[in-house]
Amino acid sequence: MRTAYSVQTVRSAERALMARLPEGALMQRAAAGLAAACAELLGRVYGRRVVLLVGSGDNGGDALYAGARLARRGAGVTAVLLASPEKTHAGGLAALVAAGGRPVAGDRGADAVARADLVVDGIVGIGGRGGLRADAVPLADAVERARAAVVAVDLPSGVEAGSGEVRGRAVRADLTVTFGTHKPALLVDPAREYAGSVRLVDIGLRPKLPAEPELEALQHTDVAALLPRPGAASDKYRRGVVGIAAGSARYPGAAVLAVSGALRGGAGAVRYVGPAGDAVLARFPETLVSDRGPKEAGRVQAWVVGPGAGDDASAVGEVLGQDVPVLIDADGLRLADRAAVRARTAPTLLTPHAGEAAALLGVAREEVEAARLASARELADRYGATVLLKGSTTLVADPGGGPVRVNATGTGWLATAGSGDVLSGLAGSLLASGLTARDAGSVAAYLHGLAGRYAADGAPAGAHDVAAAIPDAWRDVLS
Ligand SMILES: NC(=O)C1=CN([C@@H]2O[C@H](COP(=O)(O)OP(=O)(O)OC[C@H]3O[C@@H](n4cnc5c(N)ncnc54)[C@H](O)[C@@H]3O)[C@@H](O)[C@H]2O)[C@@H](O)CC1
Ligand SMILES: Nc1ncnc2c1ncn2[C@@H]1O[C@H](COP(=O)(O)OP(=O)(O)O)[C@@H](O)[C@H]1O
Ligand SMILES: [K+]
Repeated sequence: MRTAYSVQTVRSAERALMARLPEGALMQRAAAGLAAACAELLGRVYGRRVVLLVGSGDNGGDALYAGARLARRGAGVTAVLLASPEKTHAGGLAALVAAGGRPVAGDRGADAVARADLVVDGIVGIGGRGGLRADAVPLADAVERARAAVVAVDLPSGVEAGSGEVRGRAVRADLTVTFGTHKPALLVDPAREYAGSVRLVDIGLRPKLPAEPELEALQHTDVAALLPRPGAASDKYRRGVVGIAAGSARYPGAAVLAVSGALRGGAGAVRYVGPAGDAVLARFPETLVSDRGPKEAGRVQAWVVGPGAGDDASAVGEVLGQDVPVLIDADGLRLADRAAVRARTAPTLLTPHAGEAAALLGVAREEVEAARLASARELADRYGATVLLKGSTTLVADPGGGPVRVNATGTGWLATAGSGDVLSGLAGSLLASGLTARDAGSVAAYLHGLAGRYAADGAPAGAHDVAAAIPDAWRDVLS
């Protein structure tokens, strides 16, 4: 499991650790890891031009000490100081100068950046608020114009560490070297995109961090442990039956795609109710098709309702009244009565994309995209339901707090019509096989993302290709 902690938690863990260590020891660990990553990126250090962008805090201190290490190995190091030398990290500045590095004032920074092989962004780390300040913006512009590789110290400067929001200008890095633990901004878009690839440097913080993180990102082994596996005593009913109430005369394809995901999600049987039974059977003869409403269709262990449902609210109402886990997607989100969702005692999983989440929250889509973490949490609390917010980084939030799951296995190729229907069927199938809403949502997002990669393999793929690739993703996780 990859985890990320809030700024407040990082700060108190650092205080606890620092109390047991000699002055400056943590910063030396950070700087050593940072310098090693820079050296690796440069290939050869001797004779290379390194430019440090140095803010007045400890983030700048890290950059200066790392710069000193690179200067000792023969790099030409220039430190662009955003503050006066008196307000710059004193120990770091002294170390840099002693190693032969050259400090220059901020207004000379752009020229230095233009000639650099490597830029180290130490403007601001977890101490930042809002986008970059006006005096740092020309440097971010120069970095964008330059051909140099860009390494961010702890975080790309200008992103909101705790939320992943980017409220103004921020530095775009090729690599971010972060210390002690990931910060939420390194896992959640839009900030994640600014970070480039991320390397975590161990500074000994882990034992001081609490058990419960802010964010969790499942890895292969975590998903493998959660995947349902049939045993000798299994039969199709014990494996779970998932009910799909989806599709309409206008959108029969949504039903077919939701079923296609559900058939690959671990349930022992898929029951379909709705007006697209013929289309479903033509494609998937193994489906149990019922011509009755969800109430009379027979027992299921979980329902998926909403994909391609159009304006028919009756199935949504019927499903919400049943005491089994329910996944609500697409049109179902608009049709579901909030009070009815809140009143449920069995788990409910809502799977909106940003536009649907925005409509439910009464804000603009752009606001949800800008504040994904806060939006998922807010929606979970308003509905008293688990929320899976789709997008480039998919988030899964339980109501009442606790760690939010973040999934990054996806690919932009998944942004294709109907791929959300496949996801809802897959997640519903995992719900029916007994996973919690949070596990079903995050495991489904993980497999769906991998399946998207297998299906696309560098070229466009349709939603049905994604569904067909789910078994490859499953095998990959178990291998
Ligand atoms: N506390 C610790 O034990 C450790 C901290 N480390 C480093 O220390 C950093 C935190 O240091 P600080 O608490 O000094 O804070 P930062 O250095 O992250 O930020 C504070 C400085 O940034 C400026 N600033 C704030 N918002 C800004 C904005 N929007 N645009 C431009 N400048 C802005 C402030 O004027 C202040 O000088 C971490 O991110 C990490 O890099 C590491 O050395 C590891 C150990
Ligand atoms: N840029 C992206 N990177 C990764 N995954 C994405 C991206 N854009 C969309 N997706 C994923 O693609 C799927 C699209 O679902 P959705 O928006 O509901 O489409 P539809 O309604 O057509 O089925 C979701 O799983 C979402 O997380
Ligand atoms: K930084």
